[in-house]
Amino acid sequence: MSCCAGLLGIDRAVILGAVIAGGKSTRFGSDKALATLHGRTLIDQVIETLAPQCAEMIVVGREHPGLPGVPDQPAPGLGPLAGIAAALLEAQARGYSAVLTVPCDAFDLPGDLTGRLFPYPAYVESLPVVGLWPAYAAADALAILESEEKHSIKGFAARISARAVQLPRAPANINTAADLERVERHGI
Ligand SMILES: Nc1nc2c(ncn2[C@@H]2O[C@H](COP(=O)(O)OP(=O)(O)OP(=O)(O)O)[C@@H](O)[C@H]2O)c(=O)[nH]1
Repeated sequence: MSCCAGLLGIDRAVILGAVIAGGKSTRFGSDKALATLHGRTLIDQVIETLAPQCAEMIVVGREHPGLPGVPDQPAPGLGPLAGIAAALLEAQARGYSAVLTVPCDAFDLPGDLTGRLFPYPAYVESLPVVGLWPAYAAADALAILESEEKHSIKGFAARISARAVQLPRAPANINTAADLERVERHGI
C-alpha cells in the first residue's frame, strides 16, 4: 500500500478485481454474460470498466478468455456470495489486501468505483454484489455460506460492518431480455 493510502484513497496495486459471473440466467433465458449491448458482450464491458481500477483481474464462476477463472467457494450453486468468497480467498493466495467485486451483468458502472467505495469495506446499496472488500473477510463469507440458509450479501456486509454507498447514478443490472432491450434503446 502506498504511504498516503489512508489520506488519499487506495492504491490500485493492492486491489484484485473480480467479475462475479456464475449463476443460471433463468430470467434472461440464455447466458446473459455473453449477450451483447451496443456491440460488446456484457461481461467484456464490465471487464473494461474494472481493468483500470485494479492490479489484476479474475473471473469467478466461469471460464473467460484471457483471464484466470476461479470456481465458487465452498461450492458452486450457492449464489453470488460464493463468488465473493472465492474472490477473497484468491486475493489472500495472491497477496492482495482488497477485492473489488462487480457482477458480469451490470452496465453503467462508474470509472471511479474504487474511490467511491473508499474507505472500505463498502458496497453499492442498490447492487450489493458491487463492493470493495478486505481479503481477510473470506472467513466471514464462508461462515454465512456454511451455516445460514440465506446467503445474503447484505448480511455479509453487515457482519463485517461495511458501509452502504449510494452512487450519484445507481448502476443497474440486466436480468431479463426486456431489460437489455430497454437499455439498448434508451440507455437506462
Ligand atoms: N460466481 C457466481 N456468480 C453468480 C452466482 N449466481 C449469480 N451470480 C452472478 O451474480 C450476478 C447476479 O446474478 P442474478 O441475476 O441474481 O442470478 P442469475 O443466476 O445470474 O440469474 P437468474 O437465474 O435469472 O436469477 C450475475 O453477475 C451472475 O453472473 C453464483 O452462484 N456464482
